Amino acid sequence: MAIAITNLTKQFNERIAVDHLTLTIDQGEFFALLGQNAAGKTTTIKMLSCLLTPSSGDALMSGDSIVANPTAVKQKINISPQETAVAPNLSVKENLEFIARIYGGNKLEAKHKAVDMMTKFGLAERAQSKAKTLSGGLQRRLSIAMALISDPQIIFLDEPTLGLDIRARRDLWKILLELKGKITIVLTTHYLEEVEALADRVGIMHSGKLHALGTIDELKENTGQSSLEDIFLTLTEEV
Ligand SMILES: Nc1ncnc2c1ncn2[C@@H]1O[C@H](COP(=O)(O)OP(=O)(O)OP(=O)(O)O)[C@@H](O)[C@H]1O
Repeated sequence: MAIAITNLTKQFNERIAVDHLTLTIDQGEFFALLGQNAAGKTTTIKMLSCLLTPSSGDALMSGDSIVANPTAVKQKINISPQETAVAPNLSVKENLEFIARIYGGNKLEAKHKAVDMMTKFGLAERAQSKAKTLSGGLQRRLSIAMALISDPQIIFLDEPTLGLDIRARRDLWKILLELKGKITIVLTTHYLEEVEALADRVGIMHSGKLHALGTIDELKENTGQSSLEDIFLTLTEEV
């Protein structure tokens, strides 16, 4: 089991953003977390990646607790956050080498890792370009390459294709499909076709709670709906 979440809760003053979330995600699974705006997806990801402390509850990431042992957790995971994490004035190569060095690589190792990532992510031609001069799609690719350069066991992708055009989105899907099965991936997105194309399993959050969980086929069967969009609308209807 890669992720075991138990009663994870985050309260901001009066507002409960994540409400006793319990969920397990398998090793190598591609898991999509869906939900309307303010459902609690980003807050969940921030707690799981130790950027936010839970109000209560816990999660084990490959066996280590985000509450008791965040230092160990941080070595196993990485995140490509919603707000892009690239340093705009560093080149593509420098951004990658910088992160590789932070994770303990020496200069030569960092160089090799950066070259490897640039090749895998189709960024080699832009190695010397400042990150701010890249298109949105390439910046997002760089952000994901930076998250992967530490060889995490688990990666969180918060709306990785937000604002990308159709081609850039499809290009990114190809990269994500190549990662499938090799690493545990937790993705949040508002694009349901992205979920159909990529995810093994889907969790639908609403008001901080998990309203549904399963494969797309299971959700179709359980709700009697034939499209993921109809499933989503049914499960997030205000009661
Ligand atoms: N730092 C904060 N302080 C106060 N409230 C917060 C904070 N961060 C999030 N919230 C609130 O928690 C709730 C859940 O927010 P969250 O960003 O997790 O939702 P989301 O599902 O990721 O939404 P979106 O799809 O819009 O990104 C929202 O009501 C939000 O306003």
